[in-house]
Amino acid sequence: MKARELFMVLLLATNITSSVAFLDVIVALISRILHQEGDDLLQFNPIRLKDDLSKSLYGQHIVSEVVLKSVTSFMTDKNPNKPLVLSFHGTAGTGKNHVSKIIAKNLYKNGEKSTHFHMFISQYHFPHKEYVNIYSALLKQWIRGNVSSFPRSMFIFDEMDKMPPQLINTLKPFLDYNSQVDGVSFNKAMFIFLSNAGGSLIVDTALEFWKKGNDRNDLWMNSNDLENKLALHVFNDETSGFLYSSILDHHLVDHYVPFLPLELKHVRQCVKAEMVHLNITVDEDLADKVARDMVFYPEKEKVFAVKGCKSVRQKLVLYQE
Ligand SMILES: Nc1ncnc2c1ncn2[C@@H]1O[C@H](COP(=O)(O)OP(=O)(O)OP(=O)(O)O)[C@@H](O)[C@H]1O
Repeated sequence: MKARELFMVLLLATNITSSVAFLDVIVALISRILHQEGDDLLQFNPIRLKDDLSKSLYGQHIVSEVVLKSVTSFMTDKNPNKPLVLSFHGTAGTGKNHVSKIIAKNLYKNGEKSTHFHMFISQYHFPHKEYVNIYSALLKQWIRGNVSSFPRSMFIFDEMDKMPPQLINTLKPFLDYNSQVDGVSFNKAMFIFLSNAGGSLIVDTALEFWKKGNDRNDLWMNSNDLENKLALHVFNDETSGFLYSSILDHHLVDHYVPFLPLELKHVRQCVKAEMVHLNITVDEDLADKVARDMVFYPEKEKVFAVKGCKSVRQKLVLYQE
């Protein structure tokens, strides 16, 4: 059984009891079951991560650079002084989940299927606002239990902007410098937040760059103060759970990573990757046709794919004989 299924069992248990002590026992039991499956941590190899990023991530030179440097420095440090905390931002289908899985593949033998890879999707795992206290208690126990059994655990929070601020604040003690919660150190754990928050700011910056005729590859974290603006934008967004959380005030996020909107040539690369995946002979003309069939914006310039590389496989199968 996978970690996320066991977490769902735990959520169900909250319907039966609201006793945190009892839930603690269940978490401890579940952690034991999970960790019986063994340690599948790989010997970290930065060359392999670099290779994976350059071969299977398209149009995201900023992401490649930041992820490679930050993950390498973190994984090769025997005594990190804080957990690695990355916040991925960008519009749909630009590769946020994809990159999390590439990192997992480089950390664990079983990649995203490893029992040490924990993925939470806000609206799926924490759907009811009225249960936020219980979710908070569970999440705390879950993170503490798993990191105490396996320090190099990885936690991904998808739709982070839709997470209630109280739940985001639950994470705070785990993200800090030399944090210890009930005697457990979190310095070797990795936390990655995924969200569409700040997506419009990234698109506006990329579009402005494009309109000036600049090369996309010259756009960096510090171009137009992109990373700082992104952090401010994300935490001032009225619709985002980040707004009322105290993670920003405490500077606990190591990097705000902008995922640029994808252009036609990147979508074409995604179609070709899907052809390989589906065991279809790679056909440049067909890849071009499928990519052009996606919707692009803005209305006039049609530079960026609305859904990025999402649904590319579904489009491709429509063209098959
Ligand atoms: N930059 C990219 N390079 C290569 N493949 C990509 C890229 N972006 C997306 N893809 C492909 O598209 C699929 C969907 O992308 P992914 O789930 O990573 O998007 P996302 O940014 O997490 O979107 P959302 O915000 O909607 O969750 C991936 O599984 C991957 O196959």
